[in-house]
Amino acid sequence: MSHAINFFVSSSSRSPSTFTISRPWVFVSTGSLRLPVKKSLRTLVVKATASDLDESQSSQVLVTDNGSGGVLSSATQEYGSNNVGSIEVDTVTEAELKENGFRSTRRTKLICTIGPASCGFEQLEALAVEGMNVARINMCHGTREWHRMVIERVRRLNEEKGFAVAIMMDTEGSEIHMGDLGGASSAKAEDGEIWNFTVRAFDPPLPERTITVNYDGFAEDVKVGDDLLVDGGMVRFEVIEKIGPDVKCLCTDPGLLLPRANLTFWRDGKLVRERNAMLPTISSKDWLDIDFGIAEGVDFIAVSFVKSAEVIKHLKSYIKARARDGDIAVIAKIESIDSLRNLEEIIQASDGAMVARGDLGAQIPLEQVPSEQQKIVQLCRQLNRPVIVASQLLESMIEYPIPTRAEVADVSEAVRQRGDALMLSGESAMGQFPEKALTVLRNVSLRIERRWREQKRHEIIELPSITSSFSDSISEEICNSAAKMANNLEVDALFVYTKNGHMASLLSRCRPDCPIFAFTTATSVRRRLNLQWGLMPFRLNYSDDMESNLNKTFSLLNARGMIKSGDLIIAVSDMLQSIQVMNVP
Ligand SMILES: Nc1ncnc2c1ncn2[C@@H]1O[C@H](COP(=O)(O)OP(=O)(O)OP(=O)(O)O)[C@@H](O)[C@H]1O
Ligand SMILES: CC(=O)C(=O)O
Ligand SMILES: [K+]
Ligand SMILES: [Mg+2]
Repeated sequence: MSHAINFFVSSSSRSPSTFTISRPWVFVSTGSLRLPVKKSLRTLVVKATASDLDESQSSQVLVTDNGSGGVLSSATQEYGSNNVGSIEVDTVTEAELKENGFRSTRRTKLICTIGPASCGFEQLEALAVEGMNVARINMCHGTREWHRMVIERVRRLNEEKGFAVAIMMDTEGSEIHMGDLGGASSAKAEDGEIWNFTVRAFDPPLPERTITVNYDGFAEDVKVGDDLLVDGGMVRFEVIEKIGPDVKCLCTDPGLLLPRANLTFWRDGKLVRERNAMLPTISSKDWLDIDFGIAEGVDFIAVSFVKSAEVIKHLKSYIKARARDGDIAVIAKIESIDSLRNLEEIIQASDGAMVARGDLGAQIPLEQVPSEQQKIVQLCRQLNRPVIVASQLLESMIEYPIPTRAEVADVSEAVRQRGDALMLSGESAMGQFPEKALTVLRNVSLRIERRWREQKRHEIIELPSITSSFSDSISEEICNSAAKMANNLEVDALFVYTKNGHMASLLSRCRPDCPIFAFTTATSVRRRLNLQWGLMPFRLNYSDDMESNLNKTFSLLNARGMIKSGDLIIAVSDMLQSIQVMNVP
């Protein structure tokens, strides 16, 4: 049985679109409702229709705002219901669907930073099995050859083993940081020691107690008496003397120095933003890395230390002109005071954002980080941009096989905020327990999501309209309504047929109770949708004919045991503006 609500739109500037829907989803008009939309000439006509499962052939009248009707013509029927073709879904999703039924699949997405502890093919496979949706490579570390090897391995894993792990490249950015410690994995700074921070270049090994600094203006910008903080205070020094390019510093808080650790300096309790505030967000080295990312076909580029929306816009147009299919998503990393100042326009300009709590916590008081996180997560949701919560989620698991209770509480809070994705950094890049850390993220996510279902706690939040064009508004309204219906009717899944992924993200934005099966024709769109909350991306060839698409999908999913007869679903698509409610035949 099926029911549908169709939205037919006409305007003086547009000819009515036509399509056919035939058995078993025959729509017989039961009434119509006129909604004036804004103060324009355009009027949305909503026709509520109910199905009639008799053998009659399709017939439908298109109602327009001036009352003139048009008979729908036949759409091309690319796929018959017998033509099952194939559907691509990753092995993890498939197994999850089969084992747990689809209501209990994980909604929160998981990202792992890949480093020496996780770059082996088997290690990557273990992470993929454990639920890694996106692999992140950080261009701060390692060589391009090393990153290329990781990308190749992930792609091979996807091809050979049926995963759909996306790749995110993270730029180095040109904020001040230390060099690579002459190849050492770490160095210990003790209380009272004098270290030399210098902009001079050395061939390894470095002289004892020497730290190279990437920023040429460093020695000029700092003043005697300044505090120099490594990684936001993990190690602290005081500047005691400046000699040409060398800055002598006294260690006042001892600790472990890690390669390329971030450096900030503070004067009278305030972060110093001198000429370093003028450093370009994307350095010349970053541009080369970006060219590398485009050539390798990464799915996301995360931009470090974004200050304004302009840099995001610039990068997006650069990618558009160069990327093969122009579809690398740009993620703005929110990790500086400047990015907080221009938050809304930065998020608006980008395809997603990351709450990069590591560096953010080195620029603003730590106690302010949680509220900024909440604000960013909320804003991204409102503006319909995926958001990642990153850094120190399970920091202690770099060394220990279980997390602290406080870390579990922090992860829980990020899941509760319904951020799209959680990210591991050092835990998976160089920690001792990458897989165990990922398991913790997965279990905590599943646990909280299950509680929502048990308590039938719908996510009710007022989502402002985000669209400027009329046809986008219709998509948005359809998705909002479909998600609400899905909650109220307790359906098993939402199906969305979307070529560019937009309708899928609009549904994800509503954070419905049931999972969202997103069917898309492009592999690259499918991988990108992997970052978004609640979306289960499938790749499927489909036509403009929704009936045949649904038939095809049902038989393919059914054949693989991913749905069963009687399951209740709601389907929407960006080809036919309708909401259909039906049981799987
Ligand atoms: N490709 C790599 N090669 C070697 N070590 C790596 C690599 N990627 C990450 N690491 C290690 O893992 C740690 C955490 O990784 P992460 O990506 O969070 O970097 P980060 O240096 O803290 O900076 P960012 O602010 O860019 O995230 C790093 O400090 C580094 O020691
Ligand atoms: C992820 C990152 O860049 C940070 O937390 O600083
Ligand atoms: K980075
Ligand atoms: Mg950072």
